[in-house]
Parts: sequence; structure tokens; C-alpha cells
Amino acid sequence: MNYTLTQIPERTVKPRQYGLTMAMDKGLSLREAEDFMSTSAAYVDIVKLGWATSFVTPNLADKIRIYKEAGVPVYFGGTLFEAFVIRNQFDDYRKLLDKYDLQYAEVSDGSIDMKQEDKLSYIQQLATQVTVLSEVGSKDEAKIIPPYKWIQLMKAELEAGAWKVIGEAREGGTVGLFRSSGEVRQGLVEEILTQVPFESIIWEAPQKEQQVWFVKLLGANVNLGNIAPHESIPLETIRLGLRGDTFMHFLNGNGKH
Ligand SMILES: O=C(O)[C@H](CS(=O)(=O)O)OP(=O)(O)O
Repeated sequence: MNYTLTQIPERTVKPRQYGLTMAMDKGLSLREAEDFMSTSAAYVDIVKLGWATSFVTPNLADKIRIYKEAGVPVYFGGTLFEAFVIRNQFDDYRKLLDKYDLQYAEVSDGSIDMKQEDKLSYIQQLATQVTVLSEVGSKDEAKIIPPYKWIQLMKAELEAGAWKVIGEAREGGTVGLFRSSGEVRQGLVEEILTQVPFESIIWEAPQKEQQVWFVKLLGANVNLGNIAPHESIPLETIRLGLRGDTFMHFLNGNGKH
């Protein structure tokens, strides 16, 4: 930090096991990725190349190298995994991870129907190769998954070898964990938290109000994902109680989790 302030909540330090910020790169140029890392590498734990943008992104290897040299692991969005699976190209997907020397991969079923046993098997297989993040929730706003099912899926995927489970919200934050208005499905989140440790979940929360809600509920070291690159530093200030939205939350011993 550039100067001293008291009553700043303690943040976990890199390499973090929780307190993670997952940022989504959906097509930054190489120069933008370099600039992003020069300002924000300290606050970003992992970068997702959103959905299947890696298929069309120019200079993909160079981009991955920029993140790697900044000490920030990269993974391909779960949609790309699904695009390989639905074409019966899972083995090709595994080779692709090796080709780009990726250490993380996402297993999701947000766009396709997948039997639970198949999803768990993909998690198990990939966990022998990389660190797996699995995503729960659908990208279809008409498909409402009841809380007990989220819990059952999350527990099973962690048991199958996922390092973290991601709660679906898409880039806009209007499905899955959230209503179409962006409002949090509070009952769903609270019920999940009765059964799954908060450290094991990355909540996709692209909107500022959603990030604030989770920081107030779970503290500075909540795992948050789908953060736009230029929102990484603003999010860090929200975590630290240095933006109006959480300004009073951590003062005078409040906000301890
Ligand atoms: O689910 C996501 O967060 C994303 C982005 S979006 O759904 O295409 O908006 O997909 P993913 O494949 O996990 O990057």
C-alpha cells in the first residue's frame, strides 16, 4: 500500500487460497493485457479468457505469456470446454491445455445438458492434469435450479476434485445467483452457505452492487469472479472499506468474518 491507514481489513496474500479475484479478459489487446497487469497483478489471482474468446483472440500464446510472467494464472472459459465436449473432442481439449501449458481449467454445463455423472467424471479426469474450477448454474434464465440442487452439485463437484466451485452469473450478472434485475437471490446464497464453506465458492459478481453485497456478507476475503479488468482496483477498495459502499462496514471492529 502507498501509505498507512488503520482499521483496514486483513487481506489474504498471494498465492491466495481464498479472497480471490477472478478477472475476465474478453479480448484485451496484448498492450491492454500488459497495462492491466502493470496496475492490477497484485489484486488479481486468476484471469479467465471469457467463454470461447480464446478461439478468435489473436496472439493467444503471447497473451497467456503476459499473464504468466505477471504471476497470474490463466484459464479458458467453461463455454470453450463445453464446445469441445459437445463435439466429442474432450481429448483435444486436454491436448489444448497442454499446448498452452495451462495449469487451470473450468468444467461447466451452463450451455449444454450434461449428466451429473459425466460432469463429475470430467472433473476427475482433468484434476489429474490441472487445477479444476467447476461451475454450477445455467446460462438460461428460464432454468431455475432450486437451492438443494445447487448444494448437492457443489458438494459433489468439490468431492470429485474441483479446487473451487463457481456460482454462475454470466458476464452481465443477471442469471443463476441473480435475478434478471441483477438482485441477489439472497435465500439461495444463504442456503448454500449453510452447507458449503465460503472459501470453496467463487461468486460471479460482475456488478458493483453485487460485489458490495458479498463483501458485506462474507468480508474482505470473499472469492469474486467475472470482474472486468478495469474494475479490479475498484473492487480491492470495496474489499478494504475504502469506497463509500463499504466505508463504515469495517470501522470500529465491524465487518469481522
Ligand atoms: O459464465 C460466464 O461467466 C461466462 C461468460 S458469459 O456467460 O458468456 O457471459 O462464460 P464462461 O464460459 O464461463 O467464460
